[in-house]
Amino acid sequence: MRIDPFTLELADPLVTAAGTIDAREGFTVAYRHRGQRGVGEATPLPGWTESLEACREALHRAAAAADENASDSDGSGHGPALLELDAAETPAARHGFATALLDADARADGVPLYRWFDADVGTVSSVPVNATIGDAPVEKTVEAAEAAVADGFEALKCKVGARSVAEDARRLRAVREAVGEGVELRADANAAYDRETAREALEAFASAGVSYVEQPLAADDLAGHRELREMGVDIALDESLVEHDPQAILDADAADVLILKPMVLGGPDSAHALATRARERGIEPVVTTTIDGLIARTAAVHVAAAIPDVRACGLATADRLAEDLAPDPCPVADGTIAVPQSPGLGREVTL
Ligand SMILES: O=C(O)CCC(=O)c1ccccc1C(=O)O
Ligand SMILES: [Mg+2]
Repeated sequence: MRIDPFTLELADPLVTAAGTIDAREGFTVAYRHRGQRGVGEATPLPGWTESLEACREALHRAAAAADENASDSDGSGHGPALLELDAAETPAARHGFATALLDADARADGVPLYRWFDADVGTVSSVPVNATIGDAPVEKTVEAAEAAVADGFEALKCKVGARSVAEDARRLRAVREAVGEGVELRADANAAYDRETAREALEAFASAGVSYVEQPLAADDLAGHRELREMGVDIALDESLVEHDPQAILDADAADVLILKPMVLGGPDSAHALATRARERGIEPVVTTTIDGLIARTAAVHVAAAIPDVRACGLATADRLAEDLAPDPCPVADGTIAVPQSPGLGREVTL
């Protein structure tokens, strides 16, 4: 297993109620499996995953396990290596290695990764995406929304919760006025509110026609989110998936929508499995990056493409990066992101 560190600066930092993301650090992973060289990316995000240091240690532990077992009967140490990587403890590290394995498997089988997940989806050439609009004063928010709609986005996600509810409501109403009724408007509070403030926010945001609010309350407050579902605006859970295991979230009846971040869930395979289970429960999955490099972003695109008729996903995040690991195989146009059709993650995705 080859593990190489990288740092990617953001050209356009993402300002949220929980802080600003201005750089991403992680590791690329390359691994030979079934005669193919698969690639992966482990890009931990403090607060969401393990630390960079814990990620590094876990990947090197997995690499040692792979080497020790390389002469196993199946000629591969991937099983023992994967067992070293716990999806809850070190999700980014598991994501890195699991992606490399999945890429190699799908390349060996000669299918794009999304069809390796689910051949029944047929050919999916693109998936719808939302524009991600960070916290900013009302004028800048409207400017960003207008630019996104001019670029063809039909769904906008605005960060809220860094300001008062009244101010955020003014931002969202101004966006609605500027873009008209035909655009889906979402808000992401990144756990900024207490229960009372959340009720005020939902009431105020409803007047801007917000379709759902992502994580209004603290990650551990499943009961609070469940109560908020009566307010007429859908509730999406995101940070709660960091605090609770997926089954607890599905059982809590606390969400209309689940935000699935493969980097946070321990891999594209975990994210795809959870999307399927959520759908079975009538909960809509939405796949997003954690502002990752192109390998993880492309893997997330494949996860989204494997979900039939997926709602707009948070995958249009390449533009925020000042630099990337390689040229982007998933261009965004007209509110959709292209899905690579060559085997694995895509012909272009190599290290
Ligand atoms: O969903 C999107 O539009 C982009 C992804 C995004 O907002 C995000 C990116 C990094 C960390 C957290 C989040 C989030 O959804 O809260
Ligand atoms: Mg979110």
